[in-house]
Amino acid sequence: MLTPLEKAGILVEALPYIKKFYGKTVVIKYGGHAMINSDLKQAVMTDLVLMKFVGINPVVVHGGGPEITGMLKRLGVDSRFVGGLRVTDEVTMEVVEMVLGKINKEIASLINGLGGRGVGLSGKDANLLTAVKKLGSDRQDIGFVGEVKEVNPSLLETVINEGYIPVVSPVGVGQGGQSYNINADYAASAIATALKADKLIILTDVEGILEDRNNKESLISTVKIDDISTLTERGVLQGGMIPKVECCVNAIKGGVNSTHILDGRVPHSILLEVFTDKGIGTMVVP
Ligand SMILES: Nc1ncnc2c1ncn2[C@@H]1O[C@H](COP(=O)(O)OP(=O)(O)O)[C@@H](O)[C@H]1O
Ligand SMILES: CC(=O)N[C@@H](CCC(=O)OP(=O)(O)O)C(=O)O
Repeated sequence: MLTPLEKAGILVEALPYIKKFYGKTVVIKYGGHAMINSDLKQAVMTDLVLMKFVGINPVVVHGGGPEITGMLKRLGVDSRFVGGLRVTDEVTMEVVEMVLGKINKEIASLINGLGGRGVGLSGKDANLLTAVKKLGSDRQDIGFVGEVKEVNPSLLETVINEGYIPVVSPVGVGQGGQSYNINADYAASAIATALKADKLIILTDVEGILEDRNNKESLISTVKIDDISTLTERGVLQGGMIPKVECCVNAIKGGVNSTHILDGRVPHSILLEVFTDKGIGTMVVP
């Protein structure tokens, strides 16, 4: 955790950034692996409340993959993934909705406990995220996994303008009110694009994109979207990092100015990224 003096130092350094980003929207994807420790959760929420206080508009889109897997295990249900997406039958969908709903309200309450005004929503509220069925990587049926069809940002815009910090769970709604389980990275990217956000920040459990996954010092600080295909061809990007980078590229192509993959295990990583010259993770730029 930062000492009060360190925080004050960051605030002084932050002034030009506060001016630069005043009134802008920043979408934060808060991932399951980055939300396990309660001190870290508190630090992330403090950063969001501070951002809102100085006139920048954070929007949280959260995951909860590890918690969903944990609850399914308690119920005796095994989790299966195809290309990083959870195979979602009817019972799994029910559990996904319940677990994400609980996490959603917990995040909103944490924000409220710190003096912010958090409001928890799911993609089903006011058709915020409409979805269609998504097939697996080999075009197989993976159940009620959704692909974002459309984002209807007007509810978000209203609550943002009223001074709230929206917290969105990645459950979409399809035809006939069917719930769909949407990967939170994709939901965050689609929401950032629809809101014409200035930044998309993806918090995860690693320093950023590493040239060599076994060497923390090999962090790639900035990468242009045209250079991503070379990283993929060289096998640098693997597993869960592939959809994250894809989401960054989609958001940039959709008009978001910059996207960042940050280590959610570092206290105040959002503050350090947005409000200082240092920039601690990987920035993906046009
Ligand atoms: N080049 C890379 N640099 C860093 N991490 C990578 C890279 N390629 C693959 N990864 C993996 O991607 C993981 C992050 O994705 P994921 O586990 O899906 O995160 P989250 O749970 O936060 O959504 C890292 O923990 C790491 O194992
Ligand atoms: C379709 C799909 O895989 N959905 C995810 C939704 C939660 C999520 O994305 O959580 P993280 O960001 O913590 O991984 C799941 O069921 O785990």
